[in-house]
Amino acid sequence: MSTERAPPIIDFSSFYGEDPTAKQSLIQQVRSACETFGFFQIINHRIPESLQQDILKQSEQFFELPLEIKEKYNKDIGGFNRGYERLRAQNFEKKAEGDLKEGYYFGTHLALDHPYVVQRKINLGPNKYPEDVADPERFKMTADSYFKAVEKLAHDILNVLAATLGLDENFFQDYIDTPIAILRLLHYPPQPADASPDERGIGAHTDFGGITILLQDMIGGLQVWNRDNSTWVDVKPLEGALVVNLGNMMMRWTNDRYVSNLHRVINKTGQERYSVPFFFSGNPEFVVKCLPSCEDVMNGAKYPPVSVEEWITGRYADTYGAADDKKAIKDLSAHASNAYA
Ligand SMILES: O=C(O)CCC(=O)C(=O)O
Ligand SMILES: [Fe+2]
Repeated sequence: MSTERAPPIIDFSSFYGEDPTAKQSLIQQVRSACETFGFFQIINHRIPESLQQDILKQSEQFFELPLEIKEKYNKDIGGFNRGYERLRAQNFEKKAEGDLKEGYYFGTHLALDHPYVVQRKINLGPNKYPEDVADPERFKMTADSYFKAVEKLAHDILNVLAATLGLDENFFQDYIDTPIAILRLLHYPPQPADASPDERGIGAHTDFGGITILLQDMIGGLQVWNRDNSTWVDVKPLEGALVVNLGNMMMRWTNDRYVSNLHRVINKTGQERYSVPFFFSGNPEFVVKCLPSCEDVMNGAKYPPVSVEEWITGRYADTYGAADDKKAIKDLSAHASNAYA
């Protein structure tokens, strides 16, 4: 049983350094975080703070636009899951009203004649960029640079995860090629003082891909479930840090050894909150099959192999994973009456 009260803050600099002892310590810290919270924060990664600030600033400029302008970029227009998602469009906990946030989706940018686009692989296609922001060129450049930087960081984190699982450092080579990956700009308006206790910025859910790397501003409101004492704990904003968490695909891949944990956002601060999650799900044709180091000695693998595309398509069909998460939420409530306090 873990005695940790919050996801750890892990210094990533030793990944880029030459000290093998420090690298081993990093691997150990990441392994332990994956087995307990399935969440950690990293500092001293290679995404410059200036780029983090720029993407948050551009995001703010987009969301300030009038609704009818934002709707021009609605992700229901043109396909590929790119563009604007209006306020309350998602409803993870199936409350009376949807989640109090709006978003803008980018992904791996592929031309219309790319074979994966021709084959209609889920979420793969061209990006959509707004023309109505103050500086559209700058907006596009910032979104593209951040996407590239966070994708590279995902590769580095997967490299460390391979080490935590006793796998070859190139294990994820085919997985990371031409990946299904989504970058979301998110805006959470403050919830009014007299808001219903049911109000959520984003209701409790688990992410369904491989890994998520989240940039959050300094406002706060993100919480993760502590499975040991059945309470919600804050994932406190830390300047320059990025939050990393594992998705359902990684939990399945590791035969449930690593945790894909419930989390939610409630913005009671009275201020606008912005965050930028990046969801890395991997190459659509890659087959996710129980890792050799995770097979149970007696019972082998719990789950049959599944391709990334099948998995992601299935999770979307469960309405953003709501079916499984509903059950997890019910289990949580049975453990703790204050689960949603
Ligand atoms: O905005 C956040 O802090 C969390 C967002 C999140 O969990 C998600 O988009 O899946
Ligand atoms: Fe999430």
